[in-house]
Amino acid sequence: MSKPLLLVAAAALIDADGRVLVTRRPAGKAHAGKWEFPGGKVEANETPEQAVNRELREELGLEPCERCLQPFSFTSYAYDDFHLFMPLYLCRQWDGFAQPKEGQGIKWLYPNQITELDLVEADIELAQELADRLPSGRRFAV
Ligand SMILES: Nc1nc2c([nH]c(=O)n2[C@@H]2O[C@H](COP(=O)(O)OP(=O)(O)OP(=O)(O)O)[C@@H](O)[C@H]2O)c(=O)[nH]1
Repeated sequence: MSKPLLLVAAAALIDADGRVLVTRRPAGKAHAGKWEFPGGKVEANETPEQAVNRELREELGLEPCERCLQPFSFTSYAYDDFHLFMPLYLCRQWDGFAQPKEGQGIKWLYPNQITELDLVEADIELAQELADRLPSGRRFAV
């Protein structure tokens, strides 16, 4: 029997220092305690970009810039109960400071640190791709 296809959209927010925001799924949700990129399910009346921006507002209190979402990669991943299709965007511009609005943990980490986290399964390869394609660590000696 084929599994339902779930369209989710997520973003790697990158700060001026090259760190990326990751969030930890709160208790009570599927994959609780695992780390992922902010985002969520794409609703019937919206584009993936609108979904990312809505989720960034709802989950983190950020006001992103819709045109600033840059396609980076995607995952097409078979979980036991559904098949996930998830584009991952890069975003370097937004208004506000990230605050966990839904009980989730949040961390700003360099891409090579994200690969060390206990990530949701579908994000393991995406995190490796970020580490391979984005600079990691401080760019300037202190
Ligand atoms: N937001 C987000 N979800 C991801 C990522 N990777 C990944 O496998 N997922 C999965 O995509 C599914 C949908 O995410 P979601 O956050 O909107 O859904 P949810 O389970 O919280 O449901 P709900 O918002 O209806 O309560 C979840 O099963 C989640 O584990 C990711 O990087 N970001």
